[in-house]
Amino acid sequence: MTAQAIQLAGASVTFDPAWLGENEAWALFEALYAALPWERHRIKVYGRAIDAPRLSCWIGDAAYKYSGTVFEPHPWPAALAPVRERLARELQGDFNSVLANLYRNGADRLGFHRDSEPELGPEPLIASVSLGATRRFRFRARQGEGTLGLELSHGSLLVMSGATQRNWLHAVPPTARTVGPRINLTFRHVAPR
Ligand SMILES: O=C(O)CCC(=O)C(=O)O
Ligand SMILES: [Fe+2]
Repeated sequence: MTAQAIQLAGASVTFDPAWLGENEAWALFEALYAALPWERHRIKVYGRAIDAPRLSCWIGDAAYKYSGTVFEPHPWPAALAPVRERLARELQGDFNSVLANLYRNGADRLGFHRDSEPELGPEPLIASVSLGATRRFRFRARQGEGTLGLELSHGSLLVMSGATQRNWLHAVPPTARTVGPRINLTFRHVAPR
């Protein structure tokens, strides 16, 4: 499969629904599901600390501030090395960090936000790999009315770059459908402090 451009004003987004093959994607899912030290992060929502409604694991070379909390990253698991290398090659990105999220069921979710921490720079390149259950991903314009939904399928790759974070919010809403677990990996470049 090849990546298609997603038409979104003031954004640069591409989507490849089958970036990883079915079997390769399941092997990665299994390895990460079992091996990552999944944690329930405390995040700030409108200034209030709450338990995130999903499990997460921060992997990388440098400490990272996310939703007002500084996370010490976990080391890279072996299973991620080939993915990191392929992304670096295909996207010319120096990905030194990954935020892994585990959505255990349809109730686990991620509210509208931007990946706009200063450490990511003004126009971050973010490569998002999805494994397991398909979940709907939503974009919402920061100003005006625009919205867009994308089904992030098993093995898909969503790439956000350029002005995307400046002009758009994104979210993974909960669903009432019965869905199995989903792992999402967002590869980023975090500038050292
Ligand atoms: O799970 C997803 O597809 C999105 C993850 C995300 O937006 C994030 O980790 O910042
Ligand atoms: Fe995000």
